[in-house]
Amino acid sequence: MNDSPSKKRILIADDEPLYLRTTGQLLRKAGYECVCVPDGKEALERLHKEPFDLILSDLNMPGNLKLELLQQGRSQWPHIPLIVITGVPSLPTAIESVRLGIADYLLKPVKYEDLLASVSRMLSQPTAMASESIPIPPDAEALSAKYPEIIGRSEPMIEVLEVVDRVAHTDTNVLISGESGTGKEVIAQAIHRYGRRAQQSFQVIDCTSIPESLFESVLFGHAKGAFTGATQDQDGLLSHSHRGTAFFDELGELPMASQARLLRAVQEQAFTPVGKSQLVHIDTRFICATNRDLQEEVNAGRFRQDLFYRLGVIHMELPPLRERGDDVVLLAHAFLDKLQRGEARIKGLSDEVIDCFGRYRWPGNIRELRNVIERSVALSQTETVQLSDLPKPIRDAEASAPRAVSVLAEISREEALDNADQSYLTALLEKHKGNISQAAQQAGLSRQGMHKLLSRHGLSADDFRA
Ligand SMILES: Nc1ncnc2c1ncn2[C@@H]1O[C@H](COP(=O)(O)OP(=O)(O)OP(=O)(O)O)[C@@H](O)[C@H]1O
Repeated sequence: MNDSPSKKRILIADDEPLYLRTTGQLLRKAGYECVCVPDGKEALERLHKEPFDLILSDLNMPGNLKLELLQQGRSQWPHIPLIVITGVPSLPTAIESVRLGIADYLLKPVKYEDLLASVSRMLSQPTAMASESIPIPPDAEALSAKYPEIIGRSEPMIEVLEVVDRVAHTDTNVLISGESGTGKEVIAQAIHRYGRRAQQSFQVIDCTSIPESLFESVLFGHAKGAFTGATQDQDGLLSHSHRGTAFFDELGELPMASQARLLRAVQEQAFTPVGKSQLVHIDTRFICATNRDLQEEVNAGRFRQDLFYRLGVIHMELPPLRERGDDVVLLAHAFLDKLQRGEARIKGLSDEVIDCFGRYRWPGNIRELRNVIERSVALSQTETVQLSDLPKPIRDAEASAPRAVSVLAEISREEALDNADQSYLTALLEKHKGNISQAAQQAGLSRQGMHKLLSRHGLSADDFRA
């Protein structure tokens, strides 16, 4: 080991003595000079006195319980990258860390290879200029203007935009959950497009479309002759995401065996193609979407907790359309404009339609609204969309639910759940134009199960076919 002046200096702050000692030893062995301190206060004192190239900080330790080290560290020494290591991940601290421009966010227990990889990545990046310090969050108007493709001014959507704005310029992995059609892919694309990987690829990987037996080959690629039918070397989808973003759609559908393989690739930023022995290294940001409650899947033993934490460093929940207030009207107008391509024969929505849209529960969310507007553009004879231009289930919602909440309170739980199920199935069949296989797939049912459910509700797929 040499103590030459060019050695990079790392300040490590952690209140777990064993962790502090072993991390220091490991990084010294790797050729870094380390200063180890047990709390945030001492870390700040050392920062005032000595130069450092990197800070490695625990979250929950004395002197940082209100993120003092993170905040002061970033504002006073913005040129020193800061890696956060925590045993207790939480959304508010993760978001605050990202907002402060934290370089990386690792979860304990950290594998030493991961730590070394992260440290060497941070130290090889060009030093940030002091002027690149903490970004000032724009206000709601400015946010809407900055992300014009994400339509929505409701409070929950402004909160979503704030998170997008904070995470876009980082490399943090993001998990987006929400019901089907709430715009998870739209949000993922925005995070990519406004980040520093924007010029590189946004690789969509639909977890439902990859058979389990082909997962490795599709994701990591394969060598010629690796298995029957492998007639030539083939790159996998992850290779295409190098320097860019990999977007895993429907992550919750991934079988356990595939989850283990994905975890390795995410942790190590490397994988081995099937039939080859050489590791392929990637520099990829992972954004994932799911319409399942992944925490529940973890509790039920169907989803790996370590993968959930790895991919969900920032976990965003998209609100369903029925909780976005007047956004439904904003979106409807935007779709009217878009779908008429400048012709603008139809100028708006009648008051009855606006009322009805406000009461309907939109089980298919924005995708369903878009379909409804598309249908209205085709059918409407007047300058404003009328109730008669809307599909039956939506009109029925208007007739039967003048005040949904009070009506609900009058009926039994079974009846309420039954009604909700019926609306859902109706919307599903409407969306898939009566195609039972597609509707069953989306609902997570077998064809047979879907048939049974439809006959119990007196619905027939034929009524929805064009
Ligand atoms: N905030 C928004 N502003 C404008 N259009 C939106 C918005 N959110 C979603 N959309 C549109 O709604 C449709 C569905 O969006 P998207 O595919 O992103 O939803 P999703 O949640 O990923 O759906 P799924 O769970 O079925 O994959 C798309 O046509 C998309 O362009």
